[in-house]
Amino acid sequence: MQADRRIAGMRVALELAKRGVRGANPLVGAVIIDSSGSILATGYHRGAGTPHAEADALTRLGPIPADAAREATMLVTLEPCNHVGRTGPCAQAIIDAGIGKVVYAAKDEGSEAAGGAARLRAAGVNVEQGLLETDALDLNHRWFLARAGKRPFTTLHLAQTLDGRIAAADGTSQWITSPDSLRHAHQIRSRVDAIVVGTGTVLADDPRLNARDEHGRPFDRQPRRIVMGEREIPAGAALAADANWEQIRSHDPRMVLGRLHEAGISHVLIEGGSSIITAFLAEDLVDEIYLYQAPIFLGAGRQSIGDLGVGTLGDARAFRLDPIDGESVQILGTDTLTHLEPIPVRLPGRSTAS
Ligand SMILES: NC(=O)C1=CN([C@@H]2O[C@H](COP(=O)(O)OP(=O)(O)OC[C@H]3O[C@@H](n4cnc5c(N)ncnc54)[C@H](OP(=O)(O)O)[C@@H]3O)[C@@H](O)[C@H]2O)C=CC1
Ligand SMILES: Nc1c(N[C@@H]2O[C@H](COP(=O)(O)O)[C@@H](O)[C@H]2O)[nH]c(=O)[nH]c1=O
Repeated sequence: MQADRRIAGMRVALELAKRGVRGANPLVGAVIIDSSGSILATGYHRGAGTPHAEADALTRLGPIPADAAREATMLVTLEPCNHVGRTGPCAQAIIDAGIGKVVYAAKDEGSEAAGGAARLRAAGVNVEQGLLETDALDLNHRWFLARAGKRPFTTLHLAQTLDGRIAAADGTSQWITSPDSLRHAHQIRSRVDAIVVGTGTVLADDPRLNARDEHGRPFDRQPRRIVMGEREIPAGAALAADANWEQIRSHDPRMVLGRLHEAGISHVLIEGGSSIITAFLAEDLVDEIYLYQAPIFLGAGRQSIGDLGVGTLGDARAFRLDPIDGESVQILGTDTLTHLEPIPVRLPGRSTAS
């Protein structure tokens, strides 16, 4: 088969991967082609707890004759997994389907899911790695970085005015953003494993920090509520309504993320306030941002971001539009939502992801 047919197939897999959402799991796409390079089936991973891309593509392929399966190639953007998590091992599913060849773009090193390629080879499947690897690393560059750092993937929520303020001079901040923005913010809350806020926000707002629908009803899946800081939280605080919360008496974002990782938390939402957001940004511990911008000025009040130690323009914390999870820029009621991710950096021990 011509190499350009495989490259074209892998490009389709990369595009499919972008239909998913990142967080606990990376974005992954898969395409099954026949010996002439025609696409037989496609799949992608839709987010934590849903089938992996390979399993999705195999389901769509359905049963095919054994010789056709042997002639087929699975093109997948990440090494097929080798473990039973919330779904079964993809390497075994590919073996069971009788697929003759697997080409994957990026290795899945250093995770409990690694070893899929070895398992496939041991079962006689022809395996190749590296096709469009740079694109595949770029797609999940922050997810790989988070995993290498043994910490959860982090999403920053920032709901601010046009002049970058998250509360007025008198401390009022509910609500800066529109009901549509709040609805979106609650969807994100329902996606994550934990929400982190500082003691300042708890003492100022007494937030509930649960994930609710537009009628105020809690979703089935609720994040754990984490408060960072030393000050005592009042016994009657709204977020302490049930046991699914914890105070971590630390000012060190890396230590807090390490603790959460050890507790099995894979995706964290940083909600605020200003001091907490600044601390995570200063340490390059923000993997994506949902920036909700309301069309109002306050002229005074709490700035969303404090001192990041940036003295000159060249040292600015640089982000780019994130094409994942819908349009990078959306209108939500009267607000603008911008989805951003950090500019990629070279990953230690890997090919460049930029
Ligand atoms: N518009 C929006 O989306 C949001 C707005 N807000 C608003 O933000 C305001 C609160 O912001 P802010 O006062 O900064 O409060 P924060 O919620 O950021 O909490 C700050 C406190 O957290 C503790 N802390 C833990 N780690 C650190 C660290 N690395 N650096 C500094 N402090 C740390 C300290 O408390 P300790 O002394 O206890 O250790 C500190 O006083 C409120 O007005 C609230 O309404 C808040 C969230 C979202
Ligand atoms: N003010 C503000 C936000 N503030 C965040 O919402 C928290 C209140 O959560 P809850 O009590 O669960 O409704 C508050 O403490 C802060 O973390 N969020 C936004 O999307 N838009 C806004 O304008």
